[in-house]
Amino acid sequence: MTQAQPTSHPDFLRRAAENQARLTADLEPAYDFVVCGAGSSGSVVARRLAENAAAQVLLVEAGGSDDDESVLNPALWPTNLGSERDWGFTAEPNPHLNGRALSMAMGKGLGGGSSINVMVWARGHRNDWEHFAAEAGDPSWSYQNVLDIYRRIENWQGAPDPGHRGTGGPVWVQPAADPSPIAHALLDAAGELGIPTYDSPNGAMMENEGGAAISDMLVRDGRRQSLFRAYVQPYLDRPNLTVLTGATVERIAFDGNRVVGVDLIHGGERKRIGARHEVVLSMGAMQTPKVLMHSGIGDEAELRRVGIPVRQHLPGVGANLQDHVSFGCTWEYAEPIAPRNSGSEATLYWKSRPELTAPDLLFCQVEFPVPSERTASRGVPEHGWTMFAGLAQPHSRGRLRLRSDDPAAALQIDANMLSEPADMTAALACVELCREIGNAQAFRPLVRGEAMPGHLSRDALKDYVRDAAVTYWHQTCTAKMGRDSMSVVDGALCVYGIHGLRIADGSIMPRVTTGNTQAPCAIIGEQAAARLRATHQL
Ligand SMILES: Cc1cc2nc3c(=O)[nH]c(=O)nc-3n(C[C@H](O)[C@H](O)[C@H](O)COP(=O)(O)OP(=O)(O)OC[C@H]3O[C@@H](n4cnc5c(N)ncnc54)[C@H](O)[C@@H]3O)c2cc1C
Repeated sequence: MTQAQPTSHPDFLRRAAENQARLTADLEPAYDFVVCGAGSSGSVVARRLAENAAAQVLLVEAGGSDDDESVLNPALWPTNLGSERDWGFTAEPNPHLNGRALSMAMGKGLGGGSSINVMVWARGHRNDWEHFAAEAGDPSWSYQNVLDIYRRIENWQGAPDPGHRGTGGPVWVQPAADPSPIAHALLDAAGELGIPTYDSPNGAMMENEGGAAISDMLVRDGRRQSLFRAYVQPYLDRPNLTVLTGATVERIAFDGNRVVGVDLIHGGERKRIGARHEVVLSMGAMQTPKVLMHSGIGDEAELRRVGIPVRQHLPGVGANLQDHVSFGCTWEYAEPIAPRNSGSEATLYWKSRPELTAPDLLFCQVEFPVPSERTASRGVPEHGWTMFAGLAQPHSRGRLRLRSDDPAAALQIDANMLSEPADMTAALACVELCREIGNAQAFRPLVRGEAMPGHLSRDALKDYVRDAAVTYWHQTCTAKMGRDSMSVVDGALCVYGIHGLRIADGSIMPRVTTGNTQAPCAIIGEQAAARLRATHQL
């Protein structure tokens, strides 16, 4: 038997490019499955469907190629913010953030968020998955089942932990290689405060009250391994998987309440592409509800307001918007320390109140200063590090609305962060804990001192929190899975009241997971694919 050729081999790359050029030059009028969005979840769905050679799969992506140094070099991720690889969403001015309108970047192009993100791999807490299972009324979303999926999909490179980790899957996961001394200092500081430390954040640490660890990363040999690269790239030479870039889905096409395809814009032309079995929406938590609403699926009053005929009244479409809100606290280095890897190599999860049994706070260390546009005026050191100190389980909920029936019009995004008083209470505890950690003995040899916020009165600290708040870029939950009237999909990710339509991306989360969101989005993709394969006997 001959060994399969590595997918980075020039012969494979040439064959894959020629295959895709042929398939996209000659698009079929219809495919068995049309997957919309080649991001974290859509990449997984398309690959799993295409594993069956009899299934004809089209993966549609609005953005372009991921073959660029800004994607592949882990240190360059910030250069993608505001670029053509970012949708460049902006939220409405928020009175709870001193009137600030937050920038809410999301990835555009092959890999979606997984091609521009910070590459941290974080599975979510046991309680998150138990909550998903309870909301869906479906035990296949339970922690034990999800843990089995994680073990199956990972190719784990760290200390063996067979109860939690697997080594035979497509997703290369490794602890940050040779982390900065500032990352080790975070673990030592956690120890000083009595917060437990772990070999990895993705095992026992997320079954209990939290802890600190060096981050797990999707980086291999110093290069980003996006979920597109992990799942789809090895299949680009297959005749049954077509990956169409530069194609923006505008609406879903129907015959009654059965989905028969999608309407998209490609090469400046409007086209309809048919779906013989199903359409899967994986366009992320902003664009999936947007396309649903333009297709007449959403809250009927909202749709009527902008003149869209109602096909299915689902008031949950665009509601329940969640995100982790973060407040940067910054220290000045004693001597400059160059960032390593993605510049974020250590993570800490803890509780805002001792009686909690699971973490509600999420801290990612960033090895360079990251002020908000407002706190930038407070004196940012030239060389320093910032703790992205955030709320892992916020109570505030936002909402997306259409401005008009024109698919080209921008969404109205009411992110509504800190609108619930409980979130301000947790935010104050979060910043206070962050200052205790950053001012701990372990950091003293490495830092000159705290740059911001410093010691402030309670009212001044509230004001700091409102000025410092930024997105963690974990926008989710806008088409939630569940069984109540605000749910959009059931446990099999089928859209209520519509035939032949599923959603597989961060929008289906009933609540945002405790941690960074790309790994849970991979699970959502795996769950969707498993249901599709069972339904269509693939
Ligand atoms: C700057 C940044 C840093 C982050 N850091 C981390 C991190 O370190 N770790 C982590 O776990 N998570 C991180 N995240 C979050 C994570 O990347 C996202 O939660 C995750 O990628 C969401 O997956 P998704 O499948 O829901 O959507 P996405 O990955 O956003 O994919 C959606 C895809 O659909 C495409 N699309 C959208 N609309 C259309 C349309 N109309 N037609 C066709 N295609 C369309 C998009 O271009 C995109 O490629 C970060 C995100 C950002 C932006």
